Amino acid sequence: MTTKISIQDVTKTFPGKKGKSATIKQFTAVDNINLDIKAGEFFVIVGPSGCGKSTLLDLLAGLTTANSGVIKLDGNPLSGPELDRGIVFQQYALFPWLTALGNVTFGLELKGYSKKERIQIAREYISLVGLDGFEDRFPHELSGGMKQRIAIARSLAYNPEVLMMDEPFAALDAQTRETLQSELLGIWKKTGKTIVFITHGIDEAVYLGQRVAVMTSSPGRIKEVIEIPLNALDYKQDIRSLPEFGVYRHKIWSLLREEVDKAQNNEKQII
Ligand SMILES: Nc1ncnc2c1ncn2[C@@H]1O[C@H](COP(=O)(O)OP(=O)(O)OP(=O)(O)O)[C@@H](O)[C@H]1O
Repeated sequence: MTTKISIQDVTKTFPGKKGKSATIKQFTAVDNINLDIKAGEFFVIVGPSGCGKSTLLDLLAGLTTANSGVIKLDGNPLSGPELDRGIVFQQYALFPWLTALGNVTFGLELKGYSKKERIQIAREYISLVGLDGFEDRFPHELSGGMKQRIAIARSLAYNPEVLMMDEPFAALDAQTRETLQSELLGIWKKTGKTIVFITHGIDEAVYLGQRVAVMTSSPGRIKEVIEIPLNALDYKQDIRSLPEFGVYRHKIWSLLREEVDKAQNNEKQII
């Protein structure tokens, strides 16, 4: 498989703040990250709260720039946000005044499609996320899971090279989350997109990822990348009940546990 995204020696710092009693020094959010994500791969990033997962995704999206290092997409250094990278956030970020169809067609204009083409593409992706017949509903008429499906359809409609997802199912109830996880695997298999998915959920990481990168507590570094062969199985199967699922789950849990403990100890020292 060819490399789709190459992250080389990437560090991101934020400027210090002046507090009441002291000046807080420059803060390193992610530190010397090196990762190669393959074309068509489902790549998951997990890490303790505040370790820099979203910062890393913002860097990939071009929403912020690294202080050092380089990120390449198909061999070309990133220069900012572009339609070659779609992003889905935890909050649905749909326009409340537009219908589901309007939300998905919005922006396709930038790609130079005619109105007829925009509607045709939007219908295709609304169907892909299983919402045929809901095209004319407004966001307030859709459930949380449906809104997130529309957000996924909107990102995919641009036909991005990479779909980036920042805890997209975190706000959903457990049942809807599991349904959407399995549907996302189906969509990934159908479209062959490269997906970079951020989560706090260990089960979600094991279920979805072909590889799972575990980050250290702040400053975020890549602690280990684990290959998970489970998502090659039929996604309609009950993968979570397989003994191997428990083995990978435990491995990631153990790696994360150490980092959460470290983060809590650091917090105690600051207090
Ligand atoms: N714009 C910013 N200015 C200053 N510090 C920031 C900024 N953005 C993020 N940070 C800090 O960088 C660190 C990493 O934040 P980030 O949101 O990337 O972590 P995270 O792993 O996604 O956290 P969570 O899992 O809680 O969402 C945090 O300590 C955060 O406070």
